[in-house]
Amino acid sequence: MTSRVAPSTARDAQHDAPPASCKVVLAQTVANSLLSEVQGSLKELGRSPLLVGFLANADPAARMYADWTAKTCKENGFEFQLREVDKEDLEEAILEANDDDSVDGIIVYFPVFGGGQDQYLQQITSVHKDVEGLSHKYLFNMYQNIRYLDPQTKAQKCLLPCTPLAIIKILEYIGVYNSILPYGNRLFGKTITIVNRSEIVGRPLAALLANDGANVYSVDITGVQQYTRGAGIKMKQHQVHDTDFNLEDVAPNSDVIITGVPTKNYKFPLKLVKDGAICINFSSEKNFDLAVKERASIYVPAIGKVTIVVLLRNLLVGIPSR
Ligand SMILES: NC(=O)C1=CN([C@@H]2O[C@H](COP(=O)(O)OP(=O)(O)OC[C@H]3O[C@@H](n4cnc5c(N)ncnc54)[C@H](O)[C@@H]3O)[C@@H](O)[C@H]2O)C=CC1
Ligand SMILES: Nc1nc(=O)c2c([nH]1)NC[C@@H]1CN(c3ccc(C(=O)N[C@@H](CCC(=O)O)C(=O)O)cc3)C=[N+]21
Repeated sequence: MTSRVAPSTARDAQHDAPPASCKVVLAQTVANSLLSEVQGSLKELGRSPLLVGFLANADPAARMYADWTAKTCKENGFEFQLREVDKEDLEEAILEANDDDSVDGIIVYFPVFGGGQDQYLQQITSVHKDVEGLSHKYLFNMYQNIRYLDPQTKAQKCLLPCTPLAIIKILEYIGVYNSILPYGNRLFGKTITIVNRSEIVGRPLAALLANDGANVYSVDITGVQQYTRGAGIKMKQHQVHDTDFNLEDVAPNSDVIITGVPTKNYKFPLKLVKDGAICINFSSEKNFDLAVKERASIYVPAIGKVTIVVLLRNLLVGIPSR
């Protein structure tokens, strides 16, 4: 039997080829489809907006992210300035950029001090220059499902937090959002587990997906919460409940599993991945072993490139208010 198979095919089957049916979707593919939209808006604007990034830590993931931001800006007609400052000088530097009319957008790479002090720093960036969508006003409006900064005039759209929005764009791209359902209900029927409940990604993401109709299990080191609009998604916005569930209870029932654990050794237990589930990792660490391809229908190993394009999109969307 084997003698009939061409040598290269036999080798592929043994070593290289993933088990046939898992589709790996790379962030770049999704990023490219969003970039064409961004290019259109940039053309309309008719100038090259300036994004300023503040780096005040030695975190390699932050440095890498800053480098990618620089590269993506350069390739797409945006100006980017990386300002490396001491932690102690960061507050003054942000305030100065807030007042500088030549600066269109500001991003501060975290963590800086960690904890509450970082949340303070996050909030001193002017809401009009916040491109990450993490200003309190934007977060409040997101959790409350308010879409405009001024709901009367509807002149200025609220931004959504970058990384959660990047994940939504990926879910749209791979067809988890069902476009036959009305806007706002397109995740009805989907069960999604998110392993991470940070204030910048996991918690806002759980809220957004539940607002769109999903049944969401939000997992962190303290336990599992459920975010849902209830049976028949009759509620207008999501509610949150603490549960007694463990990861073992919720993951095997999930159509989508999203991981963001910032630990090198952490691997999501593959036996908890439902056959044909969709697996997405946003951590800078590889939270899924490659063998995930033996169970998942779609695997997205990283999302950073999409996040950066969403950042540029947020920069453009925010310009009318400046
Ligand atoms: N691709 C992108 O665009 C972005 C990627 N990241 C990356 O995502 C990762 C997470 O970042 P943050 O949310 O800021 O981190 P964080 O440290 O603020 O939050 C980590 C979360 O994971 C949970 N967690 C940790 N270990 C766990 C375990 N064993 N089981 C269950 N839950 C566990 C924690 O309880 C917490 O909710 C990092 O690797 C970061 O570099 C962050 C922002 C954007
Ligand atoms: N204010 C702020 N916002 C951030 O969003 C932020 C930050 N600070 N500090 C640092 C972390 C880190 N971060 C990552 C970006 C991309 C990947 C990533 O996965 N990038 C590649 C993977 C590269 C590889 O192959 O290893 C990709 O998606 O293609 C990971 C991590 C954003 N961060």
